[in-house]
Amino acid sequence: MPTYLRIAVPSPLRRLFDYLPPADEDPDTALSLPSGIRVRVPFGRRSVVGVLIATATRSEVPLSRLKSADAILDTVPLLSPAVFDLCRWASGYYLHPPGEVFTAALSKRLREGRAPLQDAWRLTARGQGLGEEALARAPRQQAALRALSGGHAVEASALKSQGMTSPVLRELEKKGLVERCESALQLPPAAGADGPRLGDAQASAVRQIIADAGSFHCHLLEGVTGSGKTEVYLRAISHCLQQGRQALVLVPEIGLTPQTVARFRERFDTPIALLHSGLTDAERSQSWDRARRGDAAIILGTRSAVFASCPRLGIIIVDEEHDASYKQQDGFRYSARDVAVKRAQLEACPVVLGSATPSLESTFNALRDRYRHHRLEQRAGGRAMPRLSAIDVRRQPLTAGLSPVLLEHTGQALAEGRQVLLFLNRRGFAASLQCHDCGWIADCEHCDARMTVHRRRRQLRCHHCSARRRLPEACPQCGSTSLIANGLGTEQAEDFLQQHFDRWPVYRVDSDSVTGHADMATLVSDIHRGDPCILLGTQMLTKGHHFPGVGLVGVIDSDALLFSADFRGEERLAQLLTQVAGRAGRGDLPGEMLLQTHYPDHPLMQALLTRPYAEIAADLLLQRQERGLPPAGHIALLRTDARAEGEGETFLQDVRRHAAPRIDAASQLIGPLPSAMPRRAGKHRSQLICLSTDRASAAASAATLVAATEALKAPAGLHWFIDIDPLDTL
Ligand SMILES: Nc1ncnc2c1ncn2[C@@H]1O[C@H](COP(=O)(O)OP(=O)(O)OP(=O)(O)O)[C@@H](O)[C@H]1O
Ligand SMILES: [Zn+2]
Repeated sequence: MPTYLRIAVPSPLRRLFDYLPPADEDPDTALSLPSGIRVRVPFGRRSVVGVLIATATRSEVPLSRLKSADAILDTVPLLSPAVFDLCRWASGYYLHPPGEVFTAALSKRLREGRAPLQDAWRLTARGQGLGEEALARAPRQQAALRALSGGHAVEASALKSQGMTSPVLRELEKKGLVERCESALQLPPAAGADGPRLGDAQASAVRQIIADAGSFHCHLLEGVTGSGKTEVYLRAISHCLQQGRQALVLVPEIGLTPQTVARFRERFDTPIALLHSGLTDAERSQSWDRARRGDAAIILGTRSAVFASCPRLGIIIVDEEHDASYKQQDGFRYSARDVAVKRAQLEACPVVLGSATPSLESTFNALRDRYRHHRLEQRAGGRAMPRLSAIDVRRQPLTAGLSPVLLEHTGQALAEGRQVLLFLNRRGFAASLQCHDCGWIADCEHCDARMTVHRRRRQLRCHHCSARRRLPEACPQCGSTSLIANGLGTEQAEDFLQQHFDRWPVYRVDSDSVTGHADMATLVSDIHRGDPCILLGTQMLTKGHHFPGVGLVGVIDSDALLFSADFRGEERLAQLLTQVAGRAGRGDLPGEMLLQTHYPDHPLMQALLTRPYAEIAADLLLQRQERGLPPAGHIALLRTDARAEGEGETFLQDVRRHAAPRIDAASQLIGPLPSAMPRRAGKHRSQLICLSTDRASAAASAATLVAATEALKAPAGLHWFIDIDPLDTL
C-alpha cells in the first residue's frame, strides 16, 4: 500500500496537498515520518518548502496524478508540538491557507529550506581522545581545543570573543578534531534580581499568576498608567525561569524600545532572544533558533513572536494588550493577542494580558469570569495620577494650533525645569494644499484622499499609499502662486514652538523624524537626562514610555479624534487619551494634562475628564451589547480590491446570493458596500460584512462565505480576502 504525505504548501489555496514520498524513501519508514518536519516538494513549476501535516494510506487523488516529494529536510520537527497545533488551529479559525500559516512559524532560513544554523562547535571523538600537550606547536589551535574540553558545545560567538576565530576552528575541523553543531546551552534556572517591594495589589496579582504555573489560565492585569504592571510581569517571569522554563513576552510594534530591553537585561542575567522588525534576517533567524532550542530563557518580541517555538514555555505575557499593532493587517490577518491566549491553552501555561486601558474584548471576558481580573488602581511608589482638564478653544486665537492658555502652561512648566509633551497625531506640515484663487486641491491620484504637505522635504505625500510629488510652486490648474496649506501637522507646530520657546530644545517625534531603533535610542537617552524640553509627537511618543521628567501633557487637537465613523472609534479615543495622560507625572512631582477642544461638553470628552477608564469602558461595552457588536457579537469581513469601480460590489453580490441560503439565523449579511475610502492605492475596495450573535455561527458563516467565494470565478485582477475579528469595518 502506498504512503501519502499530506503537506501544507505555501500557496494561496486553503487546503493540504498529497504527495508520494521521495523515490528513495522506504514506504514503511515514510508512514512513520513525524508531523511538523519540512519537506521539499514540486509545486507548479517551482520547488517549495512545505510542512508535513500527516501521513496517510489513502488519498482522494488517483495515484497516477500524484507527484513525489523532492526531499525530506528534517529528521525531527523544528516546530514544537504546541506550535504545530497552534498553526492548525489558526489556519482554521482565520480561514487562512495552512501553508502560509505554517510559514509564519518558521524563520526565514528554515522557510528557504536551509538547515538550522550550526553556530556552535564541539570536540569530535578524536578530539576528545587527544592529550593536554597535543598541538603544542599551534598554540591557537591548542587554546581552542582547551576551550572545548569541558564536553559541551560552545557558541562560535563566545569562542570568537576569546580570540578563537573561524580559520583556527576550520583548521581543527579539517584535522577531524572538532565539528559544528547547533548549540545547546544548558541554561541554569535563573531567578531575577530583586526589584522594589511590591504593593499589596501587585503582590496579590503575582501570587495568583504564580499559583497557576503549569496550567492554563488567562489573567487580565488592569493597572492604571505607572501602576507597576511591568514589575508584576518581571516577578512572574522570574518564578517561571526558576522552574527552568521559558517566558514569551509580546510587546506592541513600537513598544519594544531600548528602555524595555534594558529593563529586562538589568533584571535577568540570562540569554534573551529579541524578535522585532529592526533586526536583520540573520539576527531574526538566530533568535528563532535560540527560542526553539531552548537556549534563550526569555523571548521578547512583537506580534509574530507569538509563533516562536519554545520547548519549555512556562508563561506568556501580552503587554498593552489593547494595542492595534497586535493585529496583522495584511496577508495572514491574525490577532497575536488572541493567538497568545489559544497558545497558552495548548501549552498549558498561564497568559497575562496587561494594560491600563484593556480592550472591550478582554474586559468582557473578565466580566464573564473567563479571565482572572487583577486591578492595580494606584500608581506605584505613592505617585499621584495626573490631573485632567479641558481648554475650550472656541473663539480663542490659535497659533499653529496652540491656544494662549496652553502656551502659558507650557512656558510655566519649562521655566520650572520640567519637560512638556505635546501630542498631535498628524505628521507633515499641513493636512492639505489648496489654491486660494481657483480652489484646486492636491488630491492623491491613486486614493480618494488629499495629499499632505511635507515642507522639510518639499514634497506632497499621500499617507494612504506611497505616492509622493514635488511640492508645487504654483497652482497646476490656474498658475496662481497663492497656495494655502490647511490643517496642522507636526512640522508646522515644531517651527512655531522652536521660535516661541527659543530657550528650550524641541524634539519632534514622528515616523518622519525618527526612523529606526537607533534614532529612538538616542532620543530616549536625551530625554532621560531630564533637562526641560518640549516633546512634540504622534502616537509614537505615547506608547509605553517612561519619561520621569514630563510634568505637562497637552493634546493639541482632541477633536480630530472625537468623531470617528467606526464602531471602535470611542474605545480607541478613550484608550489613546488615557495612555497619553499616563505619560505625565511619572517622576517625583504630580503631572497634568490639558485637552484643547471645541467640544468641551461632548459626552465622551466629559467622561474622559471626570471618570476612570474602567467606567467608560463599562459604558461602551453596554452600548456594544445593545447593538450586538463585538465583543458581544462577532464580525467577519469579506473584502475585495478591484481594478474597476463597481466590480467588487457585483462580485460580492454573487457571493452573497450563493452563500445566503446556508447562513443561519444567528448571522446576518450586511452589504456589499464600498469601503469608507473606496479607492486606495489605485484599487477600488468593497466589503461584505457578516455579523453574528454567537461564535459558532460566526465561524460557520465565515467558512460558508469563503467556500462560496472560492467556488465563484473572480474577475481577473480582483483580489479578495477574509478578515476575521477585523479591527474596523471602514
Ligand atoms: N512596588 C513598587 N514600588 C516602587 N516603585 C515601583 C513599584 N513597582 C513599580 N515601580 C516603579 O514605578 C514605575 C512605573 O512602573 P511600571 O513601568 O512597571 O508601570 P506600568 O504599569 O508598566 O506603566 P505603563 O503601563 O504606564 O507603561 C517604574 O519606575 C517602576 O520601577
Ligand atoms: Zn494615495
